[in-house]
Amino acid sequence: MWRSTFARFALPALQRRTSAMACQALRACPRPGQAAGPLPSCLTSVQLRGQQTLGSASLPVARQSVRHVRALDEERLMEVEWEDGGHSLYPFTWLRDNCQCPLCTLQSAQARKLLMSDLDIHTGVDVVEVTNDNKVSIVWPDQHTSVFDAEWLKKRCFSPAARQAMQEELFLNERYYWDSKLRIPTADYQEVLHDDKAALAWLLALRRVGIVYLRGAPAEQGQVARLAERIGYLRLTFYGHTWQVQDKYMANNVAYTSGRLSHHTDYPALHFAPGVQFLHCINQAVEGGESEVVDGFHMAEQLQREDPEAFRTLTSLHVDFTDTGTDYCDFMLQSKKCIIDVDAEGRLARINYNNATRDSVLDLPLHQVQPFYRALKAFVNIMNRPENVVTYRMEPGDLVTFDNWRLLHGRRSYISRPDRLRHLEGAYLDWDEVMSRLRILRSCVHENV
Ligand SMILES: C[N+](C)(C)CCCC(=O)O
Ligand SMILES: O=C(O)CCC(=O)C(=O)O
Ligand SMILES: [Fe+2]
Ligand SMILES: [Zn+2]
Repeated sequence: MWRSTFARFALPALQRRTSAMACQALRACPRPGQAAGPLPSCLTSVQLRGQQTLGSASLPVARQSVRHVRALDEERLMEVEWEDGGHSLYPFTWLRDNCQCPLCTLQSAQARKLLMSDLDIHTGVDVVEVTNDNKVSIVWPDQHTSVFDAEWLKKRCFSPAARQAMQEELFLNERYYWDSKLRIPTADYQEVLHDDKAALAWLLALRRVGIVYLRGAPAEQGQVARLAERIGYLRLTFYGHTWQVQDKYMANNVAYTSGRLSHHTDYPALHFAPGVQFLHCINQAVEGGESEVVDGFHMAEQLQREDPEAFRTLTSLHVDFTDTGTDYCDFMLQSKKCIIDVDAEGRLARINYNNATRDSVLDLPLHQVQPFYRALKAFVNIMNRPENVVTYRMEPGDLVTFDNWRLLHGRRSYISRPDRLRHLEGAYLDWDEVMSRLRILRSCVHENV
């Protein structure tokens, strides 16, 4: 539905209608102070309906007025003094580079027209002043003039605190870690499809908690695709646009059997594994088939604390993954991944682990083989502790959405009957598209403050 031309154009208006309410709801829960903390009580019972209280939708900054500006010519910095007494510094080069005038910016695309070859990275300034409408105006030595909005400048302040706040607003990297006591955030499928407030709360919880359960979907194929269109588009893989999890003859994947699946992330055989996974239950088995999830980042943090050597091993050794077969088309994949990926700042970024597709090719020197197995075993043992595992049983019409870069999921073996064959439909998305929709939904909330 969101793909139709009409719906695309209608979207902003539609979002505006619900946004004031959403904003109120988002205010109800204080912003958490740390990445890895216990779930605040307002999050454990995320009923995205009614008086949902999800935290931190990055509230608009208080309006800021400029008291004074001056050029520090020696340092080639412009100093802004704010009404509240605070100060911000902006390099001349950065200011010239980011001139917002129509010559320097293609306003219809909000993109820079100014070429690097035309940027003088040693520029001085002629005049800096505060305008009557509280903007900052700069006249450059060639008499080109730039005018900067106060709030625009404030958000781009280079102080560590301002930079951190801006990055959190853009990427929402704060996470709530959880264990078996998690009550999985739950929302209504139809509300998420039709109500922007519900959609925003869904995506915020998906980002922070890593898993959101949706109830009330029709128990028929096509729902994961519909939900993906709510965001933008889904991620095609060799298993198809969407894929059917069923016990299949000559299965091309262990997921397509009735066997037990140990905790895994999907598709480590792809170097860029899908960020988000949807699974929709169309039919459940007569016996077994329960789902299990663990918070992979929380597990990795526990491993780092309890067994730093194993953590070092899993964050440094590259393991081969492989996947060969035919589905959407024929495939012969190979990848090399650390089972635990950390980013440049040492923060947990991704878990890559599916024991079924871990290759028999193990590109390690002999003496590292046994330490590798020891480290992996330590990680798996932590994941299997009952206090870390959340178990649930999907019923027809239930749809689970989760962070495939963070959670590991599993399934208990099951027994189907010919008249009641277990059937889930799945789809993948990537975080870029999900975060894009999240930011749009949130910005519409702000427009209506
Ligand atoms: C087959 N499918 C798409 C359900 C799961 C693939 C996950 C994997 O093999 O890593
Ligand atoms: O059958 C299930 O419950 C989960 C299947 C699964 O993990 C998968 O398809 O990747
Ligand atoms: Fe899976
Ligand atoms: Zn300009």
